[in-house]
Amino acid sequence: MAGRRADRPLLLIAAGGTGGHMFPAQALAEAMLARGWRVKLSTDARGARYAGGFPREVRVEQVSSATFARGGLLVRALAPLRIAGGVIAALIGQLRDRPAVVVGFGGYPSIPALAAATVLRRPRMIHEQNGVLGRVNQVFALRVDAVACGTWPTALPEGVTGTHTGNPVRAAVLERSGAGYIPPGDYPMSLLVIGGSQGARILSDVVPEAVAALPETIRAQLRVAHQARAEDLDRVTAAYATAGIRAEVEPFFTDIPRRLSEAQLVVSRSGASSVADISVIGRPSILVPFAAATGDHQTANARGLVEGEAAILIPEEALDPRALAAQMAAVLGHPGAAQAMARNALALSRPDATDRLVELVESLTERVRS
Ligand SMILES: CC(=O)N[C@H]1[C@@H](OP(=O)(O)OP(=O)(O)OC[C@H]2O[C@@H](n3ccc(=O)[nH]c3=O)[C@H](O)[C@@H]2O)O[C@H](CO)[C@@H](O)[C@@H]1O
Repeated sequence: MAGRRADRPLLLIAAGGTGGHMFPAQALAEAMLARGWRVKLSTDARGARYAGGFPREVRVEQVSSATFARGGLLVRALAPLRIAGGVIAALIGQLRDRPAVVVGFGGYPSIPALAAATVLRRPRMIHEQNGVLGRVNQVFALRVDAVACGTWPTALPEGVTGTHTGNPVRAAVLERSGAGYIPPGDYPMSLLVIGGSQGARILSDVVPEAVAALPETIRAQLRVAHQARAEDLDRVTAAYATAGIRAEVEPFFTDIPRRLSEAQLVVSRSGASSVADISVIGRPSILVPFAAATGDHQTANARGLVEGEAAILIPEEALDPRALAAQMAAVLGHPGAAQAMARNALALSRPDATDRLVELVESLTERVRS
């Protein structure tokens, strides 16, 4: 799409706070810029820290917003004022900029832009990464023109129809989509253990002991890569060493796409991006949802892969070394079953999530024109 700057449609993205909201927002921003749109990002000071990852052409606007869910009495009491201030600024901004579409990716910093777009009746949509709507998306689901779902199925309020777009994944993950899977066998095998972006203590408590309890035929061939919190590194490393198991233990693997593609089995939390990465590359997994996640959304995130026989779910309360060892053996001791899980995971993936989001954004402008 050529044209003078002012002729090009403007996409206003509203997203807040954490990587979970900002990474899919960034993927959409990059794709829309490539299609000749202008893009503006509305976020708060916390979100602005992630804005460095966005292309330089994206204008970043910091808004005033607040949550009622955290903070002391005074902070909560002032929340309505902070939100009202943000909404007024957003109304003025949208009257001036006339965005063609406003897209919210969740998080309370997305409130002002979505509220202003609702008042001004601008084309608007939300993207929810998890299988349960976050608090802000819950409020706006009934007030937007489209609800894009990263996870399928997503629990939606009555009367709301969602579109399954999927969650955008990194280019390095996409490059390995469908990379051939080597089923487990009588040769070196890789087990990858990941606990979201922070690492998960419960996996550090249970996985080393579970690996030690595996039948000797499997254990002797196993190489483990285990992401652990910084404070757990030493004890996890020692636990594997004591059991005579070869393991790399790191606080964060920067080469997860490669490690996923080389894994015979993944043991993981079911954060939205982890599930999307596992599915796009197509690997069997054992998922342990974070029980304290809002609305138990990690259980919902795992549902599609579990029902599609691509993953095994172990709730936190049922996770112990014996139970985990039994499930690991069920995959690593049965190449045919492992291969089928890998195939099912890939079949359920949405490697074209960004394209689907782009289509939805453009369909909104067309709907408004016609
Ligand atoms: C604890 C918590 O509330 N987590 C939430 C947070 O996810 P959180 O950011 O913890 O986890 P996600 O699974 O969404 O993303 C983790 C990402 O980090 C990658 N990775 C992981 C380990 C590693 O060593 N290297 C690496 O690159 C994974 O492959 C994945 O791409 O936001 C998500 C999206 O709203 C939610 O679904 C999660 O429930």
